[in-house]
Amino acid sequence: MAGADASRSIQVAASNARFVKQEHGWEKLKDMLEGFVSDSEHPILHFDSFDPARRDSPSGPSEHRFMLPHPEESLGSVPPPQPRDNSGAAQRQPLSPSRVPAVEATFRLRRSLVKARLTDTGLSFHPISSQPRVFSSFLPLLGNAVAFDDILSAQHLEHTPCLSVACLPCRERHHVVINTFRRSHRKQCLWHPTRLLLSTQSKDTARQWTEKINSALAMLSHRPHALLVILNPFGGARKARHVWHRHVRPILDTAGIQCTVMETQKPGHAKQVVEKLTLSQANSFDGIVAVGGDGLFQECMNGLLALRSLSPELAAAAKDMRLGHIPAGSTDAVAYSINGTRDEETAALHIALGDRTPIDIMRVDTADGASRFAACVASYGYMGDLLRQSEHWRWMGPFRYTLAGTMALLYGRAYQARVAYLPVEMDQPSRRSVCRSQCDLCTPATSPAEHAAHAEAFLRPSKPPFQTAGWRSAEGRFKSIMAVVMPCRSDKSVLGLSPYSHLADGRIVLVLVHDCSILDYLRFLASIPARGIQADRFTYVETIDCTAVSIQPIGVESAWNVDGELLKNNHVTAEAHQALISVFARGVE
Ligand SMILES: Nc1ncnc2c1ncn2[C@@H]1O[C@H](COP(=O)(O)OP(=O)(O)OP(=O)(O)O)[C@@H](O)[C@H]1O
Repeated sequence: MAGADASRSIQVAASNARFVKQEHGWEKLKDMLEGFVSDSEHPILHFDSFDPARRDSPSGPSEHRFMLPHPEESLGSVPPPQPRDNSGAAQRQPLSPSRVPAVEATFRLRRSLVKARLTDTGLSFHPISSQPRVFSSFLPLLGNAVAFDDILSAQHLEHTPCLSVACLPCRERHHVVINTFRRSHRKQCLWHPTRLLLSTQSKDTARQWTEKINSALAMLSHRPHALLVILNPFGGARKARHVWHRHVRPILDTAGIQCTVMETQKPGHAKQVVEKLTLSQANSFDGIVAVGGDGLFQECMNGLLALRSLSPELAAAAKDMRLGHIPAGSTDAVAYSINGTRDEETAALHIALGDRTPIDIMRVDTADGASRFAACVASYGYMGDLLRQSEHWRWMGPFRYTLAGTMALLYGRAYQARVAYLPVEMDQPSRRSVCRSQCDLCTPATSPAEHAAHAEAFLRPSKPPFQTAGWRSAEGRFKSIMAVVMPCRSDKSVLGLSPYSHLADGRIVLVLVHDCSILDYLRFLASIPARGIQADRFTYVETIDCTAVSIQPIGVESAWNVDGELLKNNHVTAEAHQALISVFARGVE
């Protein structure tokens, strides 16, 4: 807007204010101006005094004026930032106060002038002047503090204000841009990247704060610096490239993470790449990120565990590597179960912030000597038939699962099998607890020696049944047998296939669906989307908590569907390995 227009607008506003004051008094004028400040899209005016106590002062209301306080002026004490209450905090080292001395400065943050304080744990903001209403509206989803743990990076930005009425009196040309995230108020666990703009007139202040924040972030040892990103362009609806370039890469770039990206050329390619990493590569990558579906994640995970079995040096290097899952497949149960949402930006933020959550892995051995690792579920019967059929219809995309599932249901086959399992005793509340961030059941209290022994146990084949005491067995005809390791949440079942499975409690939930009519089986399937598998609702469904299982088919065989991959042999022994790998996640908040 031209300068003459702007000055006219200000004159009009001033004469209106005089009119309101004369007609309705100071209280009305105060309300009007507060409303203006909070409603304006680009508010820049700070009304110096709304303090009624000053009304009777000698200088009186006539002294009231629009002004901007100097950024450096001192305005009382500010509470320190609240420490974040999240999983993974155990790995985070609080920064020493001596390394990041507390500093304070005044900034304009959106609609308010705030006093910001930088301490050893993060930033806190405190409204100055009498604008609590305005202040409370500007950070509704962040609170009045941002911990370093929640900040991706900071940048110093210099700009020349435009000549709009809103910007005319603005003298703040320097900004500290804080790249962080906010939680969605509509959907649980959904995060959005966001920026806080702290504006000041002083170049030195902006530069000093940016440097201090970035040097504090550099001290966070859990943050990844280099990642190997493996992208399956043919997974799900073939949107992995778009997801990566549009939603994920910008977040990782903002956090300053170096990404080495490769696209898979064929099935099994991701596993090959990961298990062939050299020692120096394994040492240089902080993690491997799968951009695709669960199948791609399983490949990366199997490759990582294969790498850990090659040599003690590689095992040591690969043990510290975390896996990330950017959902871009058909089901994305891993990303959904570890993050509580299938959103790709949320998954990227967890990676960029260096979150860590251990997860259980199940080793599955077959009678032909082959083995593989599963993070979600191994199923025999209905789900095996479904996958076997859907593999022929891959060209259909995700719809192939619906069609193959309907066909398998209508055929209504049941399979004879001998089932053995090693049960774990659990009290009723634990059996029915939902796994959340910082879950009590998922923190194994083991000594370092026990942990080291446990960490290598996955290299040995799963224990054959009855080798140790406590095994039990059953024989019968089953529509479906499932060994579930994690809740397996998905769009089709928001609570998860197995809502009471945990991420790292070392437990397999064995689900036995005995032979039943097609209608009963349909009832069982229909109940899964709303509630997951609930054994007490059906007489023909049984759930058993165990640490190992062995399934021996008798007669006509179905197929094993292990995390979306078919096995060649159906005589299976499987064992859970507690907290075997870590993923970039915090669990469900
Ligand atoms: N370039 C490729 N061409 C064909 N198949 C591939 C390629 N890269 C990987 N694959 C295979 O595609 C399979 C499925 O991929 P992915 O898991 O990414 O998607 P999806 O199966 O659609 O999703 P979900 O597993 O979540 O249901 C993987 O098991 C992998 O072996």
